Amino acid sequence: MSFDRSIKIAPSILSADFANFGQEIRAIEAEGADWVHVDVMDGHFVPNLTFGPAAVKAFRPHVKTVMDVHLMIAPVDPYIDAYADAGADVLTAHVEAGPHIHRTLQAIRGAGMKAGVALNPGTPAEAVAHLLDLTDLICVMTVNPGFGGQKFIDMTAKIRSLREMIGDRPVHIEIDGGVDPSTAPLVVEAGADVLVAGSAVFRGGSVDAPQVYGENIRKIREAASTA
Ligand SMILES: O=C(CO)[C@@H](O)[C@H](O)COP(=O)(O)O
Repeated sequence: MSFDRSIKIAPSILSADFANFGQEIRAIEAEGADWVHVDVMDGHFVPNLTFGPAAVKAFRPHVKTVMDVHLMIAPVDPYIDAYADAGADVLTAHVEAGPHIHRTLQAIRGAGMKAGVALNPGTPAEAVAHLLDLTDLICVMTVNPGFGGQKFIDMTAKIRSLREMIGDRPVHIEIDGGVDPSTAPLVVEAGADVLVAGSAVFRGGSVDAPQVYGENIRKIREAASTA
């Protein structure tokens, strides 16, 4: 997985048909998704439950692009090897999820994955200032994590601070929550390059009408390109 700052659309399969993940993943990739975003929730760090490592491993053969796994779990460290074995390309842990985030990021890289660190809306950019050489991606949450379809919280000032802190390091800024054609230009203009979108991609489509996913992805990409 090489680094580049072009805009990447990463549909969150939290908004896909839960009875049909293989086909859904193949449909979004065929319709222009750059990455596939997988939201892992534990019912403890966030008030919702989704996928364990066995489910993520079952997604892997369907993902031809980048499998971007976002852990909304605590603790993280006991599960890193399981998600490496499941085939995650990027594994992101929350800075709020435990006291030893350096160890977590080192262990993620040590297991052969790109290491991401996520920040809840209430966590300032400075919380990751000391982690910039240990991380490949900073995920800025623009909703409180746990559910798709929530209203975008404006984090553009935080994104700008992060972009300045990152300088010329090869670190992605990913935005997660409430991304759609109206919010995408704001976050891209502030410095984001990876846009996670769940409801704005899957809304109105299905595996029988995958062209709707394509139209939705194109609308987000076009809006982002106006930034
Ligand atoms: O991590 C999360 C929610 O916690 C996200 O990935 C959502 O799945 C994004 O959904 P939309 O806000 O785009 O509907």
